Formats: sequence, structure tokens, C-alpha cells
Amino acid sequence: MHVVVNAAQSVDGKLATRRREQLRISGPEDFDRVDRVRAAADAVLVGVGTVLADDPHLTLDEEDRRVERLRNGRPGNPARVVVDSAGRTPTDARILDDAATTYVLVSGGAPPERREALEGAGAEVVVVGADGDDAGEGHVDLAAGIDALAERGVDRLMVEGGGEIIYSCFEVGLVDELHVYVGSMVIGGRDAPTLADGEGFTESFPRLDLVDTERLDDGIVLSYEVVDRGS
Ligand SMILES: NC(=O)C1=CN([C@@H]2O[C@H](COP(=O)(O)OP(=O)(O)OC[C@H]3O[C@@H](n4cnc5c(N)ncnc54)[C@H](O)[C@@H]3O)[C@@H](O)[C@H]2O)C=CC1
Ligand SMILES: Nc1nc(O)c(N)c(N[C@@H]2O[C@H](COP(=O)(O)O)[C@@H](O)[C@H]2O)n1
Repeated sequence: MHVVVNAAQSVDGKLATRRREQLRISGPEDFDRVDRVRAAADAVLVGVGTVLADDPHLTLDEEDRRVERLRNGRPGNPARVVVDSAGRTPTDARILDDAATTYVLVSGGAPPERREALEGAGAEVVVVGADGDDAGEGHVDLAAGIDALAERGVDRLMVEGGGEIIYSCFEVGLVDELHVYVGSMVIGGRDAPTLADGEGFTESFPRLDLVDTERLDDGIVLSYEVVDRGS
């Protein structure tokens, strides 16, 4: 599985405001680039935090002929994936419409009624992770989730955020490429989500090779390959 992370951040490294409201950091040229990255992927993955904050659609959202061209003749949109330990994705979320297959990765601790509701709303629910403990639900086991997606034909996965999931992907050593659009704005806020949140690394850090830079709109895209996944 080849994993490509893409995100847009402010110059101070924030993905959104401290209120976690959706914010357009990219401009039209960068959204075109994002469409091409989506089109090249078999599936596009986000965390449930992003679904709850943004209600994203994660499709190419264009007339069919353009989708087909971007997809190099492959029919339809890439699949969509939500990492959602407790099955909190709302049943009326845009990501569950019939524009593409949607997998919701849950832990064994997700309430059965939530799993049924999500299946009723059109998702394929995949259990990948322990039941958790008395304190709460278990987390989705991302490595097992990637294996489950590979079994369903996903060879190239795009991860679109947010900061918790991106950090977890680096932590588990899944990331092959990172593309960051740096928009010319300052968001600020110690509680605003950043490109990689989670616990943070203290000793062994993923190391990247800067392979390309491109000016788009009023910002810049930095493209990296991961050369050392850390441990
Ligand atoms: N500017 C950009 O490119 C993007 C910005 N965003 C912004 O990011 C914010 C959402 O980011 P986050 O709150 O960090 O949420 P997130 O989208 O990273 O989801 C994190 C949640 O996923 C669940 N989860 C289950 N298993 C997990 C695992 N193994 N590792 C990590 N999480 C796991 C947990 O409930 C966790 O709280 C929103 O404000 C959204 O607007 C989101 C995507 C892209
Ligand atoms: N590339 C990029 N630039 C921004 O400025 C953004 N805010 C995001 N956010 C991501 O795009 C998702 C929205 O997707 P749809 O337009 O609904 O298909 C959002 O949820 C983030 O994952 N990305």
C-alpha cells in the first residue's frame, strides 16, 4: 500500500482555527491539484474529527467526463474511508451518500446500534481494533485498517487529515509521501489543530526528503518523500 498525506496549513502550521471550523486555506489552483491527488488514489481517508468538523464529501465533485479524465478512465470516484473508533459518523453525513463506496473503520468497542445505523446509511463498517477498556472505547488499529483496505483492492491511499490521524499514520510508519500546501495566512491558537497532533515524537522522528516545491495561488506546495519512518 502506498500512502500519500495531503493537507493545507497556515504559515504557522495550523489546519483550522481553534474552534475547528472549516477554513479555506487553499485557493482554486491548489484545489485542482488536490483533485488530481484524489483522482490518482483508490481511496481517500479522514478521521471522524474531520467528518464532524467539516462534513466533507471527498469526491472529485465535477461533471462525469472530468472525473473520468482525471481518473485515467477508471470509473467513478475513489472510495472514502472514515477512521471512527466509536462509530460517531452522523448517518446524514455527506461522506455516506452514494457518490462512492464508503468504509467506516471502527473498533470492537463501537456500539452495535451505531454499526447498524451506519450500515443502514450505506457504509461498509469494518471492525479493526480492540474493544477498549472500562475507561472508554478502543482506538481503531490503523495498521490493521490498512490491511483491511488492501484486501478490498486499495493499493494507493490518500490521507486528507486531520491532525490526529496524520500523526497516527506517521506513528505507525504508514506514510510514503507528504504534500503540504502552505497558505499565506496566520491562524494562531495553541489549541488549533496542526499538521501532526497526537502525543508527539520525543526520540525517533520521521525524516523526509524535500522532492518538489510549487507556487500555487498565493502559497506554496511542499512535496516530501519519507526516507526514515522513525520507530
Ligand atoms: N486544512 C486541512 O488540510 C485540513 C483541516 N482539517 C481540520 O482538522 C480538524 C480535525 O482534525 P482532528 O480534530 O485532529 O481530527 P481527525 O480528523 O484527525 O480525527 C481524529 C479522531 O479520529 C478517531 N480515531 C480513531 N482511531 C484513531 C487512531 N488510530 N488515531 C487517531 N485518531 C483516531 C478519534 O476519535 C480521533 O479523535 C478540523 O478542524 C478540520 O477542519 C482536516 C483535514 C484537512
Ligand atoms: N487541500 C485543502 N485545502 C484546504 O484549504 C482545506 N480546508 C482542506 N480541507 C480538506 O478538504 C476536505 C473538504 O473536502 P470536500 O470539498 O468536502 O470534498 C476537508 O474535510 C479536509 O479534509 N484541504
